[in-house]
Amino acid sequence: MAPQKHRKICVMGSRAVGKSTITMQFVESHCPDSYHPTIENTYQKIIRHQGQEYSVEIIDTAGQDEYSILQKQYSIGIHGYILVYSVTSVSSLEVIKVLNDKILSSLGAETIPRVLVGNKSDLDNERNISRDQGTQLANEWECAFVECSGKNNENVEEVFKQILNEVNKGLTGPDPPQKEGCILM
Ligand SMILES: Nc1nc2c(ncn2[C@@H]2O[C@H](COP(=O)(O)OP(=O)(O)OP(=O)(O)O)[C@@H](O)[C@H]2O)c(=O)[nH]1
Repeated sequence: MAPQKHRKICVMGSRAVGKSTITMQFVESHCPDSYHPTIENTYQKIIRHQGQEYSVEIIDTAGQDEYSILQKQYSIGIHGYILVYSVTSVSSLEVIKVLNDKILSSLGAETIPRVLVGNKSDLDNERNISRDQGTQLANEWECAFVECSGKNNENVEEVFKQILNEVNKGLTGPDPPQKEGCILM
């Protein structure tokens, strides 16, 4: 069997869009009992995807706004980003656009593995961002797009499958060996 691959994924977006809910649904198959703003939580899950075993490390970050500074630990050693907005909140999508720019500029890259996620798809009556708007933005960014409901556990697994696919697309050839030790900056 092919050796296990490690993937470090960062979940980002503005406050209360459902980052923790999506992450906990995926890792622990339940959602938080009540809303507690996150400072930072790291989760680990072993999954099989397309015949390969992955050890997925997921960093659930604190809610960001347009003015938040992108912390170094969210730009170094991250394989891919799950960028979450709420389909009910136009401002949460605006934050994602700013965040996307910050990530790309901090990495000095034109592209990086990302999945754009429109969460709270169950709140159809409160929807302010159409599926088409999300699809269009993801096409522009050349990244994957998923709408999901963390609360109802709809399409949550798809978010994580898509980020693994996006990371794999960006990695040609075998993964570099994983070394212990420090990184010189
Ligand atoms: N209706 C609905 N509510 C959701 C969904 N996902 C999360 N929520 C609710 O939205 C609120 C915020 O959810 P969290 O998962 O804590 O959001 P977060 O983005 O991690 O929040 P911060 O830690 O403040 O950044 C909670 O009350 C959740 O129950 C969803 O898919 N549908």
